[in-house]
Amino acid sequence: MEALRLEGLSKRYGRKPILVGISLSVRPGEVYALAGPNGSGKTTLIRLVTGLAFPSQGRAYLMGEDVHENPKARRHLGAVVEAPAAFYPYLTGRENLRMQAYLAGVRDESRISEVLARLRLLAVADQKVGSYSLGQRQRLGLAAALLHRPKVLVLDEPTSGLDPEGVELVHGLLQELAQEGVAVLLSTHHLQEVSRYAHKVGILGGGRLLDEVRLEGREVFRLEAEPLEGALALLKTVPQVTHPRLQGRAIFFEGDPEPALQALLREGYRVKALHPQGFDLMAYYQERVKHA
Ligand SMILES: Nc1ncnc2c1ncn2[C@@H]1O[C@H](COP(=O)(O)OP(=O)(O)OP(=O)(O)O)[C@@H](O)[C@H]1O
Repeated sequence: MEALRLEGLSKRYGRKPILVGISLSVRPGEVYALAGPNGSGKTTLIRLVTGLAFPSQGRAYLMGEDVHENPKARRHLGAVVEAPAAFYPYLTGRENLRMQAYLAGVRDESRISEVLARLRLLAVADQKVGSYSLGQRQRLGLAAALLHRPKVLVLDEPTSGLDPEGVELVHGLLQELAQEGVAVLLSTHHLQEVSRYAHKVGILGGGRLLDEVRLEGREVFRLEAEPLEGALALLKTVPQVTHPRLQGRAIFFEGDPEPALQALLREGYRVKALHPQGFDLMAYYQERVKHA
């Protein structure tokens, strides 16, 4: 079963459509990154998923339960939407977590130390949150979201405001949580970093899900051929070739290179280079958003 499923989610503010018919799903153990230019609707989508906002149309399910019809569905959810999350500044980090644990029905005191350790906050755990840096408060927000061992974790730009060490810590943690079976949905502008471990990237543009890119086991081929435009048009007709696209002076495509090469040679194209290459999410994203 999918841990998180969105079916045709739409949101308008007044007459202005912000999101239109967004459908996606995240399975247990999967990391789904939402990317998109400023104002494309990432935060709005995350607020809908967490039940903080109501959709104009469509549904959001957590572990099969409708978030908006059944608020109890949120027991499956850990979320950090506002950054940094709100805490009582005159209480320590540990006291803040203790209070949140109590509200979430977590009675196990050792769980508090556990999440503090996972976010490398033990050294400041007994200091007042008012004295925390922005990055420390942000990490405390994530620690709080993990207290009740959620099955679904939803995070709006979890690494913004963190120093490089904090960024690595959070990415490593999300990867570990996914390996433990948690479904993770996060929004980000840092495609290079999430492409190391995200399973899927959803590209939002103009309120629509323009594309969903599966990153697992993706092999991309780089082709230099002449004439380039004609070669691209030809590759678009080869059934075993997927996602052919122009990047600079080369064509990138996925699928089977053998029939691609045969078709090019048969049609008299001059093939100067053809070799496999790692998938460049950033370049793909830029092309996708440009042509949206
Ligand atoms: N409460 C609101 N009332 C009216 N319009 C809103 C409201 N909240 C968001 N919007 C509009 O919705 C659009 C999407 O905003 P959103 O914050 O979801 O984008 P985003 O992709 O998260 O942007 P960023 O990358 O800058 O964080 C923007 O045009 C914004 O002005």
